[in-house]
Formats: sequence, structure tokens, C-alpha cells
Amino acid sequence: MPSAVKPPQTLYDKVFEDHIVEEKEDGTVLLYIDRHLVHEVTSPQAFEGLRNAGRRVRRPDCTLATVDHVRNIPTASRKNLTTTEKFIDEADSRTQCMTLEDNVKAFDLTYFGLDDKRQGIVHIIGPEQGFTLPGTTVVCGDSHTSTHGAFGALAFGIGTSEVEHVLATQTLITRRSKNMKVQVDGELLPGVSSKDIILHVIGQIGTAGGTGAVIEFCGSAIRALSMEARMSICNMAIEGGARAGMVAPDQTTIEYLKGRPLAPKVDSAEWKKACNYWLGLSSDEGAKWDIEVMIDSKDIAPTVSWGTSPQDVVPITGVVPGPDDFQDEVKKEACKRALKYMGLTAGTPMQEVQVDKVFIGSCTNARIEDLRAAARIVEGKKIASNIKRAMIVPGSGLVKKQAEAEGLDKIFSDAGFEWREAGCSMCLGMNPDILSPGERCASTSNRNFEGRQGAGGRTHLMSPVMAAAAAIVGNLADVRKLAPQSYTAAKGSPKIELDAHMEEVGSDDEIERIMDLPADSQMHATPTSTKGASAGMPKFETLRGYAAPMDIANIDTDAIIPKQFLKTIKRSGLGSALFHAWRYEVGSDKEDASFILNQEPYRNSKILICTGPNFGCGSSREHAPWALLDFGIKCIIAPSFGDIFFNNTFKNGMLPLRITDSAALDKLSQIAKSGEELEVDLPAQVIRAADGKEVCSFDVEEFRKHCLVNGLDDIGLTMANDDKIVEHEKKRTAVWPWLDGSGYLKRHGRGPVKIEAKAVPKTNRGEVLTEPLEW
Ligand SMILES: CC(C)[C@H](C(=O)O)[C@@H](O)C(=O)O
Ligand code: SF4
Repeated sequence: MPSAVKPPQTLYDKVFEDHIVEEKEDGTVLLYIDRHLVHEVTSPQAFEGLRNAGRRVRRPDCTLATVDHVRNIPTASRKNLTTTEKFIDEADSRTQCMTLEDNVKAFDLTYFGLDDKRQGIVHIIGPEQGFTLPGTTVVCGDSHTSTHGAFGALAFGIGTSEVEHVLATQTLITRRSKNMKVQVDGELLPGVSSKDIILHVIGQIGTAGGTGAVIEFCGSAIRALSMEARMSICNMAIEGGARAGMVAPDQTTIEYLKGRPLAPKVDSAEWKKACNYWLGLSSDEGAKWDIEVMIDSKDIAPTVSWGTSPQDVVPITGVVPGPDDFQDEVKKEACKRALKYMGLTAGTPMQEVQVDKVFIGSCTNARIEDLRAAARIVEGKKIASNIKRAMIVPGSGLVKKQAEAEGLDKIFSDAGFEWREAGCSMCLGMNPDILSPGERCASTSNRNFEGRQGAGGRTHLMSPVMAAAAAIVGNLADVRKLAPQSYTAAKGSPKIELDAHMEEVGSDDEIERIMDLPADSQMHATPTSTKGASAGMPKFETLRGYAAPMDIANIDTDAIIPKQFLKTIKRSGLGSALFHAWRYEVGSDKEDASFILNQEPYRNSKILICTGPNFGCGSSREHAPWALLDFGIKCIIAPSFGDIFFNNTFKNGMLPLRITDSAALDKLSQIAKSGEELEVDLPAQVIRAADGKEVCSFDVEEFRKHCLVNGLDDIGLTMANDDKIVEHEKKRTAVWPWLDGSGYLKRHGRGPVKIEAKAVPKTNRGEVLTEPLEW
């Protein structure tokens, strides 16, 4: 007889379970999404899909949009800003920003534009506004959505097709992840901050260590951290390969949320109910963990990266490692490649590495606490003469305003730093803030991939105080030598002056205008055509063709499609930019003959075989599968994949195959190298050589296979199950009433946005379904 007593659950299990709209026997889950953040880079194609299919945004009240990434969202002064159109002079960037502006108007979405002081990096403004709340599901077309997990939210990055799915249905089709616990105990040593914790953890577990898992960060060291410090840790959970990172909500969380515009009003009945619910969200005693990692705080030193992957880290007191420090052949090769790219010699003390530029910013470390900490290090000092440029880029307009109120801008400017406007800036260099080839940067961002901050640029990851120290010394430096007064991570939860700001940006009416939506929210300007990108995908059955072999570990999506190609508002035309930095000679359009896709017969590859693990790690950009597809590659074979990339490929009718049997993988790679064709037979789940002999079989989830073989549009499938979503929404309103509408709607005594009748689902062939399809 089944037991009535629930087995102990983890925090992740609890949040996941509270959002299940439907769970299938094969493990496929339709998950309700509470909060959706939207930005200009990953949304245009999603809105286009909605328009083409005549669909509306299901929950505008749960959607918040801003501009943050794109080129020429200048982080320079906006004093002369009148309109976005006039302000942004780079054509593609202007189009991308204006497309978002058109879309938020047409679909009635809350939007913080360039002229709004609350504009900023999505992962900074969500928490700042109280849009991110404990126990919620939060998604965004951006890999660092994991940041919001610091609140005990289940927050993860999605691709553009999934952005469209969430806009249309407020749900996602997913599966349960594994439970991973990273416990950090003890008191942090002087000079050590939360960035050092996460760099150290990734150094231990590797960039694929968390693949398929959600990490809960716990232990006394995590508990002692402020919310902002916890956000830096969860932010980089994705760099450890995890789907998400989480920290259980506690009193620190509640303190942080008090008075945030979109959180329930303090002391209201709703606030009390919410606090009770939030504080119950911790892992139960005896909960089952699939992976456990224990870390002692005293083993964590101020840490810096030396290579081109966030797992390539050493304590600042260490030396540059060499290939002999690694056992594994793939890792030895990766080390050689990284040393060459980084222009470093094994054995060099890290503190002897000279720096050209310093960047303090990004969604990892551009909050007020980060700026305060860095300011403490630079106060009264000057940046070293060899530093060509040192930049402070606050994470949001409100962070900037707060910092200015505290005089931090002056401290930085006096020391020789540039004081910029909010945005992603040099974190990925989609605007003019980039490194020149060979330049070395001390950066508080989260990715040190090849070319990440500019083609040929060399990135060293570190904490804000370490970056500040590097600026002063001119080399990678040990902050403890500059701050003998023993700097330790701040324990409080810094508050930004939200209320004062709100008064300044407008009255209650103004706020209501921005945040409220008409109760009968109608979608304007949305054509009702039934055809288009979202209405289905091409079928995948059997694929025969050449397979390009690549023996590289951790091929990230920045390498597959570099940032400069993310400015398109279309899905097509990216094939010529695929692997751009590897495919063409530096600074020219001339092909590099040594690159595999420039050789015969691989110019016509339909399959890509990578023997290294973690293919497609990093950014959520769906431009990566779009570029592969446009080139002609429909199937990628590798031992493991980055989670978001893996999902994104299926949404485009592509097949990523995990082949973990190394003998089979080697055999496939040999066939590929011999220039013979391979045949991938999805219905039979086998791969054959050109002579028709089976090389190996493969696993694929039943639901995904079903969709691929039949070319099914899963948005249509989900919409056909609308009654279940409505049922979940009713329960949500009753149990978690603070999640409907925005805080403003509630405050002004108005109910949640009315949910419109479902749209008529279509198949890929444009037929109207008479029976709901199984999703
Ligand atoms: C543009 C966006 C898709 C991307 C991400 O997903 O991470 C970016 O934020 C990044 O950091 O590379
Ligand atoms: S990682 Fe960088 S580019 Fe990506 S969201 Fe964060 S700040 Fe922006």
C-alpha cells in the first residue's frame, strides 16, 4: 500500500512540485512559470512567432521587460537621450531595442526602457523590484537567470523558442533535475567573498559538474552571506553546468524583500502568509541528494581564473598550471590550448601577470554591495599607470543612483575609473566596451571564454575587491596586501533607496501606468495569421551525411556563435557566422584552412561529432542551434551537453545525441575522420555506417522523439491543454495570492489580469485541432 507520509524533500523538490500543471508517466512535466523576464536579444524571434501564430501573451502581469545587453546601449552618459531611436546610432542595435519597444507596446508588457532609472541588467532589476520572490519559478532568455535562485526560487535560463512558449502559455515542458548539494561551512577568511566561493566550487566540480542538476547552496558560510552575495553565487551555478542554483529563504531573504515595490506589502495579511510559506521552503532532514559536495571555508582563498573556462581557477597565491598538472588527455589538451590563447607560461606566479584593463560590472558583481567593497579598496589611491582603462558599470539605474548618493562615483573617478551607465557592457562586449586582441582584463564577470570580451581578449575572473586591487597594482593582485584591515564579505543586505527613487520617477499614477494592465488586457496589433515559425517544425526521421569531427572539450555557445551576431531579430542567416573566430583568420573574412568546416567533405556536414564533454555550455543563445542549422548541421553527437543548448536544439527540429560509451564515440569519430557518411535513424534509435552496418544505438526521451518525428509544435500542444493551466492558476490564486498581478495591482485594489480564452491550437501543417493533443 502506498504510504500516506511524504518522503523528505529538498527545497528544489518542493518548489518544483508546487508548479506542476501536469506530469506524465515518462517524466515529462508541464511546469507553471510565475515570473518571466524579457530582454532585447532573445525575445524578437519569440514575439514574431506569437504574431505569426496569432497568439497573445498569457500573463502580462507576470512579465517584466528591459533592455540591457545590446551593442550601443551605451553605458556612457544618457544626458542627451530623447528617444531610443535617436540615441542608438548603431543600426542593428537600434532595431533590436526598438523591436522590443514595439513588442511591449503591442503586447501590453511592463517595460523599463533606456529613459527609466530602473533600467538595468535583468538579473539585477528582478530582485531589486521584488519581482523575484521566494518559492517562485522564474525564467528568462538568459543563462544567468540562475541568479534569482538566491531567493529560493527555481530560476533558470531558456532559449528563444521557450521564451515564446512561456509568453504564450505561461508554462514550460520540462523534466525533473537531479538534486545536488554544495555545503560550505565555517567562516570565510579575510579577503574572501562570495565570488571566491563560487569560483572555488566550480574549480572543484568542473563546468560540467552540475549538469542535469539543481544545486542547493547551504551551510553556515552561505547562511552568513547577504542576499547580494548569495546572488553572485547562484548567478554562476550555470558555469558549474547546473540548471539552477538555490539558497533556502530565511530571515535575510525576508529582510531584503521588505518594502520592495513588487513584493507583498509588509505587515499585510498577504505578507504574513507569504513569509510563512517562504520560511517553510527548506530541504527536509533526510532528503535524498544525488550529488553532495562539502567545502570548508578555510580552504577558499581569493581566487582568480587563469584559462578560458570558469573551472580554470587557482588561488591568487598560486602559479599558472601546465598540462602536466592534469591526468586526463582531454584536459591536458585543453590546458595547452588555454595557455596559448591566454599568452601565459606554466609556472608563472599569478601575481606577476600584468593587466591592461579592469571591468567591475555584470550580473554577477554590479550590485551596490560590490561597488561599496571595491570602493573601499581604491579609496584614496590611483589606478596603476599601465592600466589603459578601468570601468565601473553599475547593474541598474538604481544601483548607480544609490552609489552616487554614497559618493562612490567620486571615489572611483578620483582613482581613475570611468563611471558608466547600467548595462552588460564589457561582460560580453555587445556594445563598444571590448578588449582588443591580446589585451588582458581583470573582470568581475562570469565567463572567460575565448573572445568573450572581444576577439583575442584575455579575461581573468575574480571578485570586485580583487579587480579593484588589480587596478591599483597593475597586475593580478592579492587584495589582502592592500587591505590589511582584514576585509571580509559584507553580512548585511544593502538596501537601495527605492522609495525615494519612486517619488522621483513619478507619482503613484505614473507607477500604475507602468505596472498596471487593463483588466481586459487585449493584444493590439497582433496579426491572426495561422502560419509561421512557431506553428511547427520540420520532421526529423533519418539523417544521412558527413560528420565533422571535433576533439575539443567545453565548446561554449560563445564559440559557436560570437556576440556580434546576436543583434539579428531573425532566426535565419547565421550559417556563415558559425564558429566565426575559429573559422576565419583574425580580423578578416579569409577562411582558416585548418578549421574542420573549411575542409572537404566537411563543408557539407549534416552531423557534428565532438569527443569532448559539455558541448554547447554557457550562454542560452538559441542563435547557436540556429547557426548550426543554417550551416546544414541537424545532429550533434557528444558525450554531454550544456542543458539549455540541449533543449534549444530540439525546439528547432534538431537532434542532440548523448553518447557516453567512449568506444562507440571513438568509432563514430573515426568514421567521421575517414570522410565516410553516417546515418542517424531516429525512429530505430541507431547510428549506421555508410555500408548500413549499425555502429551503436542511442537513447532519446520518448516525448522529444515523438515531437521530432512528427514535427510537432509544442506550444500548440500545450495550448490544447489549457484547462489544466487554468486549473493551476485557480489554485495559485487561492494558495499564493501575492503572485497574481503585480504588487501595484494589489496595492491599488485591483485583481489579477484577466486570462483570455485560449487561442485555437494549430499543428505545423496549419490544421485546426478538433481533439486536444497529448503534449
Ligand atoms: C545574450 C544571452 C543569450 C547570453 C546568455 O544567455 O547568457 C548573455 O547574457 C551571456 O552572458 O552570454
Ligand atoms: S552574463 Fe553578462 S551579458 Fe550575460 S546577462 Fe550577465 S551581465 Fe549580461
